Amino acid sequence: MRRLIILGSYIDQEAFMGQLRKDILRRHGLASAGVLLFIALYYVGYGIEYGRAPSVWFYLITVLYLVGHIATVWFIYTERAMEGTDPSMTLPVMLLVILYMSGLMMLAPELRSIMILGYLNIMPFGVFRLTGRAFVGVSLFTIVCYSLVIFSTHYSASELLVPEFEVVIGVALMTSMLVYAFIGREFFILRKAYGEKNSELRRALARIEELAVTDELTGLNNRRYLLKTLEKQRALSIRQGIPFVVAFIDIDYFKRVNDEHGHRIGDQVLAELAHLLRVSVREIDLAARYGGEEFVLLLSGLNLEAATGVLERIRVSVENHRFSELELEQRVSIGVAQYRPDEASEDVLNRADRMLYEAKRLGRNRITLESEGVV
Ligand SMILES: Nc1nc2c(ncn2[C@@H]2O[C@H](COP(=O)(O)OP(=O)(O)OP(=O)(O)O)[C@@H](O)[C@H]2O)c(=O)[nH]1
Repeated sequence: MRRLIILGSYIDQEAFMGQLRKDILRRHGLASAGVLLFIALYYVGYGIEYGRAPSVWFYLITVLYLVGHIATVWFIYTERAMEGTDPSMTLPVMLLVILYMSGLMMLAPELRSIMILGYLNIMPFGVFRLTGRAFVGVSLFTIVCYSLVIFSTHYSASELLVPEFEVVIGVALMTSMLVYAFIGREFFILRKAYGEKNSELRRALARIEELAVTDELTGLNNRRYLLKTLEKQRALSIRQGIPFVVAFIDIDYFKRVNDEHGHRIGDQVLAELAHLLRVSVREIDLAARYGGEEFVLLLSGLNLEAATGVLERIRVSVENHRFSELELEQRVSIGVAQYRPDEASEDVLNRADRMLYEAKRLGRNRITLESEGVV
């Protein structure tokens, strides 16, 4: 019988998180670049003698803003933010930028009509992350901050306030914020629907993945999963020197069960044997259906001698078990091989398989271990 070895692929969770972190940090870089532009504008205003000289307050709020933004980036970089509900820290950064822009407008009221664009620039960042409610909240927060700017300007540079003009700007800002809040809410609804579809797909994919590695009749893992696990076990053995043993288990004269009692009873026997195997091994071991009436056990951390004790118990428990409603007696033959450093996974499987044929040849209902002489 020719056996096809298919090794499964692994989803690289670390690479996915790394990419996500990179995307988030890129967006923060963009936001910072926008803020730097307004800081530059402040200096330009001062340079052309239109704005005011950077004061202690200017340096203070700039340092506070930078510390706040660097802290959030550090949170993202160290993946602490990933544990929370807002891994991109969008809301705190938006509030921080709005506060900072408001501060700049208070310190240089002459530049207010340009700085106000900072409010508008930051809003699109929320489209990707904020809930509809948070978006409305940010819009209201912006309007309150701008009102404080006007209030402060009234005391610091009232000559710059032209009531009719302020009303027009105020209405334009409010309208823009309302539009953003509306768009943000629409995006949130879309993202929610998309997220739900995504979770549905992920659940379906997990189910498909489970089915792809599960044997339908016995509920044990199938050959595909066994081969994947064998590869991992092999890596552990090579890197950490953990030994492991492979055992092929085959029901003796199983064809007779089918011939004499039909396939339904044959299926019941297979399912009951699978259950016996599953409960006989530890969590770190694996019981899999290799195909037909052949099963494979991967016994981790054991050498041939220790594995023989486990397998002998299994052989005896099969002997003592009465299978199906017909209370049939069954026997199994077992071929065992221990993994040798640096050999391929197929090699240890093939050697255990050869030992199984040896057990059959020697009269069945027995365990055959590989020994230097036999292999
Ligand atoms: N009921 C049932 N039978 C199966 C299934 N898969 C394989 N078989 C049967 O298992 C039997 C295997 O028979 P053989 O390979 O001749 O081996 P055997 O009769 O067990 O004899 P030895 O292995 O030499 O002791 C065949 O009759 C297959 O039809 C299954 O899923 N359900």
